[in-house]
Amino acid sequence: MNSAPLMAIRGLEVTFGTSRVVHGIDLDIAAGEALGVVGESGCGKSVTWLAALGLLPGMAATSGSVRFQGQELCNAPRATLENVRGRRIAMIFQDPSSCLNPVRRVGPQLVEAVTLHTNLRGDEAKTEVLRLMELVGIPDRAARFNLYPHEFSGGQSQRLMIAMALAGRPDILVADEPTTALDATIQAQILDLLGRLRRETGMALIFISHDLGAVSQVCDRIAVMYAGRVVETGAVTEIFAHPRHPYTVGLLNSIPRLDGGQDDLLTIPGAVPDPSHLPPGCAFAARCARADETCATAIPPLRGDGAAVACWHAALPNPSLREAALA
Ligand SMILES: Nc1ncnc2c1ncn2[C@@H]1O[C@H](COP(=O)(O)OP(=O)(O)OP(=O)(O)O)[C@@H](O)[C@H]1O
Repeated sequence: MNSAPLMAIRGLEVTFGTSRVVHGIDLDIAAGEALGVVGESGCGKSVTWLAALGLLPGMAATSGSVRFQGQELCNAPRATLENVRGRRIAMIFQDPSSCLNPVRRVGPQLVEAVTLHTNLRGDEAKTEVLRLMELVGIPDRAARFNLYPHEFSGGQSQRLMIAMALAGRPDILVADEPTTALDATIQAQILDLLGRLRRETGMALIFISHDLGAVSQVCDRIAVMYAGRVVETGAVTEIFAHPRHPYTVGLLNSIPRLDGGQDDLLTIPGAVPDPSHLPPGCAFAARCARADETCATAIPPLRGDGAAVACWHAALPNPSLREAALA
């Protein structure tokens, strides 16, 4: 990355009581890029981004650094976080009801979001809401302005939530499993929409999903997470063509292919370890056919520039790095 990143996460750790669930995440987000964060359930995808935005409950302890446009967000004062959230960085979730009040008409709720995050008021705010409804593909928007959330289908509700997230014209949209609850056709439409919005608005997109296939449709780059760590990062095309971490290979083997050229979908044996009882070495070792003594005893660091991998057996541009890292 040539210019300074829009967001730089360094050494981010999250602990709930005695259980550390995020173990030192380092990630850069460039302006306008789409980064997919993938991994099985429980590997720390959501917690990482909730921590970065200061949205975890008080019992969570967060440390490290999250710099957004040079401003530190990790453990920042509430006023700083409230100024950034919604306005500069917005987040959407799987369930639209988390952001839409079921007993209020949607138009006024969107106007409220626009008023909260911009200087627009009155008719100007309403015009902006109608623009946002058009942007996210809500047909007949003037009539729908006065409907209640339950009068919209699942896919349309998802579009409304995206419109609400765009109210502050954010620099980063964090989308946490936004299509998981939708059927395949609607899922494809929402993925298309996110890709188009990213291109049209120039915002960066963080797309969190357990579905590597969905992520590959909208993202330029992927960060694969396992047991609270990033285990591989790289361009989508590179990761699909040359996955280096055995876990990434497992995730790729479990994606159904449209051409049907795959006889069996392979599942990864075993399960994600309990974060409070991680093994001393590589957390994936117990599920990995290539694991040896080193893997069982030493945690592989994430190595590489741009494309990076945390595996003692992954091919490295310079093999002496393995020796150096083990020394
Ligand atoms: N409020 C909480 N209190 C205690 N532990 C939590 C809390 N929230 C999350 N965790 C734990 O943190 C770990 C990471 O959870 P996280 O939700 O980030 O996983 P994920 O990869 O996003 O999974 P999913 O795809 O299921 O959302 C899990 O072990 C989870 O049980």
